[in-house]
Amino acid sequence: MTEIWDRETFLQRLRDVGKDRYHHLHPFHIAMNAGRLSQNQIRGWIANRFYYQQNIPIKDAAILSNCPRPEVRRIWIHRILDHDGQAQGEGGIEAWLRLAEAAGLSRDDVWSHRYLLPGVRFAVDAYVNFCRTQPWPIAIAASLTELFAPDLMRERLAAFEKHYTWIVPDGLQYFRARLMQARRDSNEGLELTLTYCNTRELQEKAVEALAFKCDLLWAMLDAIQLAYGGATQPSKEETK
Ligand SMILES: O=C(O)c1cc(C(=O)O)c2c(n1)C(=O)C(=O)c1cc(C(=O)O)[nH]c1-2
Repeated sequence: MTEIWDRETFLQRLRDVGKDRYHHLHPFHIAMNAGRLSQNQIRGWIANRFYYQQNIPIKDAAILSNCPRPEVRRIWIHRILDHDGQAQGEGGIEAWLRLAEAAGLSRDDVWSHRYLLPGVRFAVDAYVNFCRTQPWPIAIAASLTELFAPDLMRERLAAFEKHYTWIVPDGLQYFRARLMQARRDSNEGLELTLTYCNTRELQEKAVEALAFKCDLLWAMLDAIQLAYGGATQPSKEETK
């Protein structure tokens, strides 16, 4: 039988996945953070990413529905209300809608999926489907891209404040709130993964789940870039 990885080795295997596979390296994000995207390209990204935001609580509900352990569900359940809010006008989905409005889109532009690209739809649906059908510790491991998210979000927030000043600053609240939430969520997700992926087979599946998740985030940006462009050559300044 193949030996189980110790905690440190398992953690390192998970972290290694993000190094060259997380979407912080995607040319569309690099162009975004360098301030090279047009208003139309930023709007296309916001409208498409809404579909991801919309489906996050649905996949979290799928994880809960597959998990027989109250002590795990108790930890996981806040994620649904983080996105849906405790009341009308609160939560992450609402904050994303405000970002859309701050960037000149209407709520209906976003809710109607008018700009939703087939590739983005398929990638997001694949994530929900994965979380519905995989064992819950593996679906939890797929959320660990959030380990890598805070650095990217911090960079994105600074880039938006500096380069995309046409976006009303209040609209950036989603990213501010998410910085804290992503850190807490990834700590919780990591602890659950390290605890419940407790055979070598489950550990390897967890690493594969994280790679799958990186690929689907990457595929979303491929689709967005194909439709909107945005992979212009980096300036001399950036390649220095
Ligand atoms: O903007 C980003 O780059 C980014 C990345 C990720 C991620 O890495 O999965 C999430 C988010 N944002 C995010 O806002 C979010 O709510 C979220 C939930 C999850 C998840 O898998 O449960 N990932 C992410």
